[in-house]
Amino acid sequence: SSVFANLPRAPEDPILGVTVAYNKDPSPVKLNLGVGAYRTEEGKPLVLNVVRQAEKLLVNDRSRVKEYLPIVGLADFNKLSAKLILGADSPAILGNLVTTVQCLSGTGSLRVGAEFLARHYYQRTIYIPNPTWGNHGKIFTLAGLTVKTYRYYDPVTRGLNIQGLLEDLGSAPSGAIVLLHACAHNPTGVDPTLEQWEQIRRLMRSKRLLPFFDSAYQGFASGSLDEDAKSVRMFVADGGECFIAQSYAKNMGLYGERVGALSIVCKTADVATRVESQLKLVIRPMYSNPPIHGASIVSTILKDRNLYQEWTLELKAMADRIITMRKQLFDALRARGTPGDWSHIIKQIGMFTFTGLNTKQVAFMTREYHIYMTSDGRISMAGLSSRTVPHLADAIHAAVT
Ligand SMILES: Cc1[nH+]cc(COP(=O)(O)O)c(/C=N/[C@@H](CC(=O)O)C(=O)O)c1O
Repeated sequence: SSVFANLPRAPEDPILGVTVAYNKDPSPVKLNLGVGAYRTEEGKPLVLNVVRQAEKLLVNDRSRVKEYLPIVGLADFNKLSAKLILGADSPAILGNLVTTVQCLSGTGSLRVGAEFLARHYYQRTIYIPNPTWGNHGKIFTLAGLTVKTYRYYDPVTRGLNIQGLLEDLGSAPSGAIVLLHACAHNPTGVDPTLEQWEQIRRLMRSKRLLPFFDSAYQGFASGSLDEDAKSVRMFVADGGECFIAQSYAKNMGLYGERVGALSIVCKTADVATRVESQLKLVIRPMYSNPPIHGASIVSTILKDRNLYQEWTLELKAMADRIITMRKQLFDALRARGTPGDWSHIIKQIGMFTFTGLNTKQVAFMTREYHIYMTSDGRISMAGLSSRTVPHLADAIHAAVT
Protein backbone atom coordinates (compact mmCIF):
# COMPACT_ATOMS: atom_id res chain seq x y z
CA SER A 1 0.00 0.00 0.00
CA SER A 2 1.00 3.63 -0.38
CA VAL A 3 3.36 5.17 2.12
CA PHE A 4 0.75 7.93 2.38
CA ALA A 5 -2.13 5.52 2.97
CA ASN A 6 -2.91 7.22 6.29
CA LEU A 7 -2.59 10.78 4.99
CA PRO A 8 -5.62 12.81 6.17
CA ARG A 9 -7.52 14.85 3.56
CA ALA A 10 -6.90 18.57 4.16
CA PRO A 11 -9.88 20.97 4.15
CA GLU A 12 -10.22 23.51 1.32
CA ASP A 13 -8.78 26.99 1.98
CA PRO A 14 -11.45 29.27 3.56
CA ILE A 15 -11.04 31.83 0.75
CA LEU A 16 -9.74 29.95 -2.32
CA GLY A 17 -12.00 27.01 -1.48
CA VAL A 18 -15.05 29.20 -2.14
CA THR A 19 -14.09 29.34 -5.82
CA VAL A 20 -13.73 25.54 -5.86
CA ALA A 21 -17.32 25.21 -4.58
CA TYR A 22 -18.54 27.91 -6.98
CA ASN A 23 -17.02 26.13 -9.97
CA LYS A 24 -18.88 22.93 -9.04
CA ASP A 25 -22.29 24.66 -8.91
CA PRO A 26 -24.29 24.20 -12.18
CA SER A 27 -26.76 26.99 -11.33
CA PRO A 28 -27.04 29.71 -14.01
CA VAL A 29 -27.57 32.38 -11.31
CA LYS A 30 -24.54 31.47 -9.17
CA LEU A 31 -22.42 34.42 -8.02
CA ASN A 32 -18.79 34.24 -6.84
CA LEU A 33 -18.22 36.95 -4.22
CA GLY A 34 -15.43 35.02 -2.49
CA VAL A 35 -11.90 35.61 -3.71
CA GLY A 36 -10.73 39.20 -3.83
CA ALA A 37 -10.23 39.35 -7.59
CA TYR A 38 -11.58 42.18 -9.75
CA ARG A 39 -14.34 41.46 -12.28
CA THR A 40 -15.72 43.86 -14.89
CA GLU A 41 -19.35 44.96 -15.23
CA GLU A 42 -19.65 41.95 -17.56
CA GLY A 43 -18.42 39.73 -14.71
CA LYS A 44 -15.14 38.91 -16.42
CA PRO A 45 -11.53 39.07 -15.08
CA LEU A 46 -9.72 42.17 -16.37
CA VAL A 47 -6.31 42.41 -18.01
CA LEU A 48 -5.43 46.12 -17.90
CA ASN A 49 -4.73 47.84 -21.23
CA VAL A 50 -1.37 49.04 -19.93
CA VAL A 51 -0.46 45.44 -19.11
CA ARG A 52 -1.29 44.34 -22.66
CA GLN A 53 0.74 47.27 -24.05
CA ALA A 54 3.70 46.45 -21.80
CA GLU A 55 3.59 42.78 -22.82
CA LYS A 56 3.64 43.77 -26.50
CA LEU A 57 6.75 45.89 -25.90
CA LEU A 58 8.39 43.00 -24.06
CA VAL A 59 7.59 40.41 -26.73
CA ASN A 60 8.84 42.68 -29.53
CA ASP A 61 12.06 43.51 -27.69
CA ARG A 62 14.40 40.87 -29.14
CA SER A 63 17.16 41.88 -26.70
CA ARG A 64 15.19 40.43 -23.79
CA VAL A 65 16.34 36.96 -22.68
CA LYS A 66 15.16 34.42 -20.12
CA GLU A 67 18.28 34.45 -17.94
CA TYR A 68 18.01 33.96 -14.16
CA LEU A 69 17.25 37.14 -12.26
CA PRO A 70 19.50 37.95 -9.28
CA ILE A 71 18.29 36.46 -5.98
CA VAL A 72 16.85 39.88 -5.06
CA GLY A 73 15.00 40.10 -8.39
CA LEU A 74 14.79 42.75 -11.13
CA ALA A 75 16.71 45.85 -9.98
CA ASP A 76 14.51 48.36 -11.88
CA PHE A 77 11.39 46.74 -10.49
CA ASN A 78 12.73 46.95 -6.92
CA LYS A 79 13.65 50.63 -7.19
CA LEU A 80 10.33 51.54 -8.83
CA SER A 81 8.34 49.54 -6.27
CA ALA A 82 10.01 51.37 -3.39
CA LYS A 83 9.25 54.70 -5.11
CA LEU A 84 5.62 53.71 -5.63
CA ILE A 85 4.91 53.02 -1.96
CA LEU A 86 7.30 55.50 -0.31
CA GLY A 87 6.94 58.37 -2.77
CA ALA A 88 9.46 59.55 -5.37
CA ASP A 89 10.82 62.19 -2.97
CA SER A 90 11.14 59.85 0.01
CA PRO A 91 14.14 60.80 2.21
CA ALA A 92 14.55 57.09 2.98
CA ILE A 93 15.14 56.38 -0.71
CA LEU A 94 17.40 59.43 -1.15
CA GLY A 95 19.44 58.24 1.82
CA ASN A 96 19.70 54.66 0.51
CA LEU A 97 18.04 53.44 3.71
CA VAL A 98 15.65 51.09 1.89
CA THR A 99 16.43 47.59 0.74
CA THR A 100 13.82 46.07 -1.61
CA VAL A 101 13.65 42.48 -2.84
CA GLN A 102 11.25 41.17 -5.50
CA CYS A 103 9.15 38.38 -4.02
CA LEU A 104 6.29 36.08 -5.07
CA SER A 105 3.49 38.64 -4.79
CA GLY A 106 2.14 39.80 -1.41
CA THR A 107 2.17 36.37 0.17
CA GLY A 108 5.81 35.77 -0.77
CA SER A 109 6.83 39.22 0.49
CA LEU A 110 5.15 38.56 3.83
CA ARG A 111 6.74 35.12 4.13
CA VAL A 112 10.28 36.27 3.26
CA GLY A 113 9.93 39.11 5.77
CA ALA A 114 8.62 36.70 8.40
CA GLU A 115 11.49 34.23 7.83
CA PHE A 116 14.03 37.06 8.05
CA LEU A 117 12.50 38.32 11.32
CA ALA A 118 12.35 34.82 12.83
CA ARG A 119 16.05 34.46 12.07
CA HIS A 120 17.43 37.91 12.94
CA TYR A 121 15.03 39.85 15.17
CA TYR A 122 15.14 39.49 18.96
CA GLN A 123 11.34 39.76 19.50
CA ARG A 124 9.58 36.76 17.93
CA THR A 125 6.02 37.82 18.65
CA ILE A 126 3.85 39.40 15.94
CA TYR A 127 0.48 41.05 16.62
CA ILE A 128 -2.04 40.77 13.80
CA PRO A 129 -5.46 42.48 13.70
CA ASN A 130 -8.66 40.67 14.73
CA PRO A 131 -10.02 39.90 12.15
CA THR A 132 -7.45 39.84 9.38
CA TRP A 133 -6.72 38.13 6.04
CA GLY A 134 -7.05 34.39 6.59
CA ASN A 135 -3.51 33.57 5.45
CA HIS A 136 -1.64 35.97 7.79
CA GLY A 137 -1.64 33.75 10.88
CA LYS A 138 -0.38 30.70 8.97
CA ILE A 139 2.40 32.61 7.18
CA PHE A 140 3.87 34.01 10.41
CA THR A 141 3.37 30.82 12.43
CA LEU A 142 5.07 28.67 9.77
CA ALA A 143 7.98 31.13 9.71
CA GLY A 144 8.47 30.46 13.42
CA LEU A 145 6.96 33.60 14.93
CA THR A 146 4.46 33.60 17.81
CA VAL A 147 1.19 35.10 16.57
CA LYS A 148 -1.03 37.20 18.83
CA THR A 149 -3.96 39.44 17.92
CA TYR A 150 -4.91 43.02 18.65
CA ARG A 151 -8.52 44.25 18.73
CA TYR A 152 -9.39 45.98 15.44
CA TYR A 153 -13.07 45.69 14.43
CA ASP A 154 -16.04 46.70 16.57
CA PRO A 155 -19.02 44.54 15.51
CA VAL A 156 -21.44 46.90 17.27
CA THR A 157 -20.40 50.10 15.49
CA ARG A 158 -19.05 48.10 12.52
CA GLY A 159 -16.12 50.52 12.75
CA LEU A 160 -12.61 50.59 14.17
CA ASN A 161 -12.20 49.67 17.84
CA ILE A 162 -9.46 52.29 18.27
CA GLN A 163 -9.53 52.11 22.07
CA GLY A 164 -9.15 48.33 22.03
CA LEU A 165 -6.41 48.59 19.41
CA LEU A 166 -4.41 51.12 21.43
CA GLU A 167 -4.91 49.16 24.66
CA ASP A 168 -3.72 45.89 23.08
CA LEU A 169 -0.70 47.47 21.39
CA GLY A 170 -0.05 49.43 24.60
CA SER A 171 0.22 46.18 26.54
CA ALA A 172 2.33 44.39 23.93
CA PRO A 173 5.93 43.68 24.96
CA SER A 174 8.35 46.37 23.81
CA GLY A 175 9.81 45.57 20.39
CA ALA A 176 6.97 43.28 19.32
CA ILE A 177 6.20 43.16 15.58
CA VAL A 178 2.83 44.60 14.51
CA LEU A 179 1.15 43.72 11.22
CA LEU A 180 -0.73 46.68 9.75
CA HIS A 181 -2.93 46.77 6.65
CA ALA A 182 -1.69 49.84 4.74
CA CYS A 183 -5.20 50.52 3.36
CA ALA A 184 -8.46 48.69 2.55
CA HIS A 185 -8.38 46.40 5.58
CA ASN A 186 -9.31 42.83 4.63
CA PRO A 187 -11.97 41.59 5.52
CA THR A 188 -13.59 44.57 7.31
CA GLY A 189 -13.06 47.43 4.83
CA VAL A 190 -12.52 49.63 7.91
CA ASP A 191 -9.38 51.82 7.91
CA PRO A 192 -8.06 54.14 10.65
CA THR A 193 -8.44 57.85 9.93
CA LEU A 194 -5.20 59.81 9.48
CA GLU A 195 -5.56 61.10 13.07
CA GLN A 196 -5.97 57.53 14.32
CA TRP A 197 -2.95 56.43 12.27
CA GLU A 198 -0.96 59.20 14.03
CA GLN A 199 -2.12 57.89 17.42
CA ILE A 200 -1.07 54.36 16.39
CA ARG A 201 2.27 55.56 15.07
CA ARG A 202 3.10 57.56 18.24
CA LEU A 203 2.20 54.64 20.50
CA MET A 204 4.16 52.13 18.42
CA ARG A 205 7.28 54.26 18.24
CA SER A 206 7.12 54.96 21.99
CA LYS A 207 7.17 51.20 22.63
CA ARG A 208 9.64 50.42 19.84
CA LEU A 209 7.02 48.17 18.20
CA LEU A 210 8.17 47.14 14.71
CA PRO A 211 5.64 47.95 11.94
CA PHE A 212 5.13 45.34 9.21
CA PHE A 213 2.83 46.89 6.59
CA ASP A 214 0.88 44.70 4.22
CA SER A 215 0.08 46.82 1.15
CA ALA A 216 -2.02 44.66 -1.16
CA TYR A 217 -4.49 47.30 -2.39
CA GLN A 218 -2.54 50.51 -3.00
CA GLY A 219 -4.65 52.69 -5.26
CA PHE A 220 -7.55 50.29 -5.05
CA ALA A 221 -9.09 51.75 -1.90
CA SER A 222 -9.42 55.46 -2.70
CA GLY A 223 -8.45 55.29 -6.37
CA SER A 224 -5.30 57.28 -5.54
CA LEU A 225 -1.90 55.63 -5.18
CA ASP A 226 -0.59 58.43 -2.94
CA GLU A 227 -3.71 58.57 -0.75
CA ASP A 228 -3.50 54.83 -0.10
CA ALA A 229 0.18 55.04 0.86
CA LYS A 230 -0.27 57.76 3.51
CA SER A 231 -0.17 55.42 6.50
CA VAL A 232 3.11 53.87 5.38
CA ARG A 233 4.65 57.27 4.59
CA MET A 234 3.75 58.61 8.06
CA PHE A 235 5.80 55.89 9.70
CA VAL A 236 8.72 56.18 7.27
CA ALA A 237 8.76 59.97 7.68
CA ASP A 238 9.54 59.65 11.39
CA GLY A 239 12.86 57.95 10.62
CA GLY A 240 11.90 54.70 12.31
CA GLU A 241 12.46 51.27 10.77
CA CYS A 242 9.67 49.27 9.13
CA PHE A 243 8.82 46.38 6.84
CA ILE A 244 6.51 46.77 3.84
CA ALA A 245 5.06 43.96 1.73
CA GLN A 246 3.67 45.05 -1.65
CA SER A 247 1.46 43.13 -4.06
CA TYR A 248 0.65 43.96 -7.70
CA ALA A 249 -2.02 41.24 -7.85
CA LYS A 250 -4.97 43.59 -7.46
CA ASN A 251 -3.87 47.09 -8.46
CA MET A 252 -2.25 45.91 -11.69
CA GLY A 253 -4.38 42.80 -12.17
CA LEU A 254 -1.30 40.56 -12.17
CA TYR A 255 -2.80 37.92 -9.83
CA GLY A 256 -1.34 34.83 -11.49
CA GLU A 257 2.04 36.45 -12.34
CA ARG A 258 2.87 36.51 -8.61
CA VAL A 259 4.55 39.94 -8.57
CA GLY A 260 5.39 41.65 -5.28
CA ALA A 261 8.17 43.23 -3.26
CA LEU A 262 9.41 43.36 0.31
CA SER A 263 10.98 46.65 1.39
CA ILE A 264 12.80 47.08 4.68
CA VAL A 265 13.42 50.68 5.73
CA CYS A 266 16.55 50.86 7.92
CA LYS A 267 18.28 53.50 10.00
CA THR A 268 21.48 53.58 7.96
CA ALA A 269 22.57 52.67 4.43
CA ASP A 270 25.15 50.30 5.87
CA VAL A 271 22.47 48.36 7.77
CA ALA A 272 20.32 48.29 4.60
CA THR A 273 23.12 46.58 2.65
CA ARG A 274 23.66 44.04 5.44
CA VAL A 275 19.92 43.36 5.60
CA GLU A 276 19.93 42.72 1.86
CA SER A 277 22.81 40.28 2.18
CA GLN A 278 20.86 38.28 4.80
CA LEU A 279 17.62 38.41 2.78
CA LYS A 280 19.51 36.63 -0.01
CA LEU A 281 20.28 33.75 2.39
CA VAL A 282 16.54 33.44 3.12
CA ILE A 283 15.49 33.53 -0.54
CA ARG A 284 18.13 31.33 -2.21
CA PRO A 285 17.09 28.05 -0.49
CA MET A 286 13.38 29.00 -0.68
CA TYR A 287 12.88 29.62 -4.43
CA SER A 288 16.37 30.80 -5.49
CA ASN A 289 15.24 33.78 -7.59
CA PRO A 290 11.89 35.25 -8.67
CA PRO A 291 10.03 35.04 -12.03
CA ILE A 292 11.03 37.55 -14.69
CA HIS A 293 7.86 38.20 -16.71
CA GLY A 294 5.50 39.88 -14.23
CA ALA A 295 8.21 42.11 -12.78
CA SER A 296 9.19 43.16 -16.32
CA ILE A 297 5.58 44.19 -17.00
CA VAL A 298 5.47 46.27 -13.80
CA SER A 299 8.78 48.02 -14.40
CA THR A 300 7.86 48.71 -18.05
CA ILE A 301 4.70 50.47 -16.87
CA LEU A 302 6.20 52.29 -13.86
CA LYS A 303 9.18 53.68 -15.79
CA ASP A 304 7.13 55.04 -18.73
CA ARG A 305 5.30 58.31 -17.99
CA ASN A 306 2.44 57.60 -20.41
CA LEU A 307 1.92 54.00 -19.33
CA TYR A 308 2.08 55.07 -15.66
CA GLN A 309 -0.47 57.83 -16.29
CA GLU A 310 -2.80 55.44 -18.11
CA TRP A 311 -2.42 52.88 -15.32
CA THR A 312 -3.58 55.44 -12.73
CA LEU A 313 -6.70 56.03 -14.83
CA GLU A 314 -7.47 52.31 -15.16
CA LEU A 315 -6.86 51.87 -11.44
CA LYS A 316 -9.23 54.71 -10.57
CA ALA A 317 -11.87 53.20 -12.87
CA MET A 318 -11.65 49.87 -11.00
CA ALA A 319 -11.90 51.61 -7.62
CA ASP A 320 -14.83 53.72 -8.85
CA ARG A 321 -16.71 50.70 -10.15
CA ILE A 322 -16.45 49.06 -6.76
CA ILE A 323 -17.76 52.22 -5.06
CA THR A 324 -20.68 52.22 -7.52
CA MET A 325 -21.45 48.61 -6.56
CA ARG A 326 -21.50 49.66 -2.90
CA LYS A 327 -24.07 52.35 -3.62
CA GLN A 328 -26.22 50.07 -5.79
CA LEU A 329 -26.28 47.31 -3.17
CA PHE A 330 -27.08 49.79 -0.40
CA ASP A 331 -29.92 51.30 -2.47
CA ALA A 332 -31.27 47.86 -3.42
CA LEU A 333 -31.50 46.82 0.26
CA ARG A 334 -33.15 50.10 1.17
CA ALA A 335 -35.64 49.66 -1.69
CA ARG A 336 -36.51 46.24 -0.27
CA GLY A 337 -36.86 47.60 3.25
CA THR A 338 -34.34 44.98 4.38
CA PRO A 339 -34.25 45.11 8.19
CA GLY A 340 -31.03 46.47 9.72
CA ASP A 341 -28.64 49.37 9.19
CA TRP A 342 -26.67 48.73 5.96
CA SER A 343 -24.80 52.03 5.84
CA HIS A 344 -21.51 50.20 6.50
CA ILE A 345 -21.74 48.96 2.88
CA ILE A 346 -21.07 52.52 1.65
CA LYS A 347 -18.77 53.52 4.51
CA GLN A 348 -16.32 50.65 4.12
CA ILE A 349 -13.42 50.98 1.68
CA GLY A 350 -11.58 48.69 -0.73
CA MET A 351 -12.64 45.44 -2.33
CA PHE A 352 -14.68 43.93 0.47
CA THR A 353 -17.84 44.51 2.43
CA PHE A 354 -17.89 42.94 5.86
CA THR A 355 -21.65 42.44 5.88
CA GLY A 356 -22.16 41.24 9.45
CA LEU A 357 -24.06 38.19 8.12
CA ASN A 358 -23.35 35.12 10.25
CA THR A 359 -22.26 31.66 9.07
CA LYS A 360 -25.85 30.34 9.14
CA GLN A 361 -27.10 33.21 6.98
CA VAL A 362 -24.14 32.76 4.61
CA ALA A 363 -24.87 29.03 4.29
CA PHE A 364 -28.53 29.86 3.58
CA MET A 365 -27.54 32.31 0.82
CA THR A 366 -25.27 29.74 -0.78
CA ARG A 367 -27.84 26.98 -0.59
CA GLU A 368 -30.92 28.95 -1.67
CA TYR A 369 -29.42 31.68 -3.87
CA HIS A 370 -26.10 30.21 -5.03
CA ILE A 371 -24.18 33.17 -3.58
CA TYR A 372 -20.55 32.19 -2.90
CA MET A 373 -18.78 34.22 -0.20
CA THR A 374 -16.50 33.57 2.75
CA SER A 375 -18.20 32.19 5.86
CA ASP A 376 -17.21 35.27 7.92
CA GLY A 377 -19.75 37.30 5.93
CA ARG A 378 -17.23 39.03 3.66
CA ILE A 379 -18.26 39.73 0.09
CA SER A 380 -15.98 40.85 -2.70
CA MET A 381 -17.74 43.87 -4.23
CA ALA A 382 -15.53 43.41 -7.28
CA GLY A 383 -17.52 40.27 -8.07
CA LEU A 384 -20.75 42.25 -8.44
CA SER A 385 -22.25 44.01 -11.45
CA SER A 386 -25.39 46.13 -11.91
CA ARG A 387 -26.99 43.03 -13.38
CA THR A 388 -26.32 40.84 -10.33
CA VAL A 389 -26.88 43.33 -7.48
CA PRO A 390 -30.64 42.56 -7.34
CA HIS A 391 -29.98 38.83 -6.92
CA LEU A 392 -27.59 39.48 -4.02
CA ALA A 393 -30.00 41.97 -2.44
CA ASP A 394 -32.79 39.37 -2.66
CA ALA A 395 -30.52 36.81 -0.98
CA ILE A 396 -29.50 39.16 1.85
CA HIS A 397 -33.12 40.24 2.34
CA ALA A 398 -34.27 36.62 2.58
CA ALA A 399 -31.39 35.75 4.92
CA VAL A 400 -32.23 38.47 7.46
CA THR A 401 -36.05 38.39 7.41
C1 LIG B 1 -4.33 41.79 2.91
C2 LIG B 1 -3.79 40.85 1.87
N1 LIG B 1 -2.43 40.64 1.81
C3 LIG B 1 -1.89 39.80 0.92
C4 LIG B 1 -2.68 39.12 0.01
C5 LIG B 1 -1.95 38.17 -0.93
O1 LIG B 1 -2.07 38.51 -2.22
P1 LIG B 1 -1.04 37.95 -3.31
O2 LIG B 1 -1.88 37.32 -4.35
O3 LIG B 1 -0.11 36.96 -2.67
O4 LIG B 1 -0.29 39.16 -3.77
C6 LIG B 1 -4.10 39.28 0.03
C7 LIG B 1 -4.96 38.54 -0.91
N2 LIG B 1 -6.19 38.44 -0.72
C8 LIG B 1 -7.20 37.86 -1.54
C9 LIG B 1 -6.81 36.62 -2.31
C10 LIG B 1 -6.24 35.53 -1.43
O5 LIG B 1 -6.85 35.21 -0.39
O6 LIG B 1 -5.16 35.04 -1.78
C11 LIG B 1 -8.47 37.63 -0.71
O7 LIG B 1 -8.49 38.00 0.48
O8 LIG B 1 -9.46 37.14 -1.29
C12 LIG B 1 -4.64 40.17 0.96
O9 LIG B 1 -5.97 40.40 1.01
